[in-house]
Amino acid sequence: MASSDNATEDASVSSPATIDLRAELRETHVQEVLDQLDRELVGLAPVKERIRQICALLVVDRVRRRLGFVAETPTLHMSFTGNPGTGKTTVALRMAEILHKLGCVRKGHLVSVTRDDLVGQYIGHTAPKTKEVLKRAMGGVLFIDEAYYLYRQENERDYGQEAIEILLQVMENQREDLVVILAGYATRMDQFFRSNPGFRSRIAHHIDFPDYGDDELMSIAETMLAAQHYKFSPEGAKAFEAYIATRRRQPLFSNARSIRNALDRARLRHANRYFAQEGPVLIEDLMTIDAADVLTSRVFDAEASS
Ligand SMILES: Nc1ncnc2c1ncn2[C@@H]1O[C@H](COP(=O)(O)OP(=O)(O)OP(=O)(O)O)[C@@H](O)[C@H]1O
Repeated sequence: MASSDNATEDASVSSPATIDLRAELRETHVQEVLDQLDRELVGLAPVKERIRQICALLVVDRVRRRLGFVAETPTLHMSFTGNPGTGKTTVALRMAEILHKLGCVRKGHLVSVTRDDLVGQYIGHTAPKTKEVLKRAMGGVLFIDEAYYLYRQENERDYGQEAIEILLQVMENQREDLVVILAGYATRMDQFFRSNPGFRSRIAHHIDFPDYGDDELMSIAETMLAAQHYKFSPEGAKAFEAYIATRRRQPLFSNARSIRNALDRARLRHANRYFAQEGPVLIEDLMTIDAADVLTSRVFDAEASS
């Protein structure tokens, strides 16, 4: 009895009774990455909130490990579900940085792959391909886009199965040095996890990326333009709002990616419009995307002819 009292006293003398978690966060510089994520990605409030929650868990884990309360490496593999262009790759890049700053991985780089990078066409080709990718990704994050293509239910002999087995093994045995993020459409990912429970059980965090609303896509467009020192004229902005409403009803719409592509084409038309014009060009005009640069898009032709 007396000796256990002494042990408690000794512990209180040798270790501080409180920990400043905010100071801990500051020390890792993770807050800077979170701020950058906030700046570079418009909207995505639920995703940003989940990332903050994961950071809180990892900071606490880090402290607890230092204090000797946890010994084993936590599982950090994740799944990012959502439609194309909803920011999954961008968030994965920042996540790799965060994991590095928190000491969860050695290097913090991101290796982004699809089935073709992992699975060979012929017998004996898959294992070396998968292992080569894993070697490149070690110390960082392996991002597997449209991960469900690895598994082909209709073909038992599909080489994808070989890649899956190697991945599962590495996700279990080398999780102190590699974090895997599986990404893709939510429904297909669900099916994939149902057919491959080994994957589901190794995933610690699921994050869902919602589609952007029209207003968010407009803000994304303005942010992307501002980053390149362009802006919309008031008519240009109206035209782009119409573009968004039209484009999102058409096939292969991919959220922010479609916006980036549309702006690239608008800049091309803008440049050519001024080239076609005689005489000097106002600097202000060189920075301004007008209705003419947007309304000449083929997206509106399709609408008119349908
Ligand atoms: N919320 C956002 N704010 C600003 N830009 C964004 C946002 N979401 C995505 N983007 C931009 O859109 C493009 C596509 O994003 P990203 O590649 O991260 O999406 P994804 O979900 O991985 O889609 P995909 O699978 O098609 O690559 C990138 O250029 C990214 O910077």
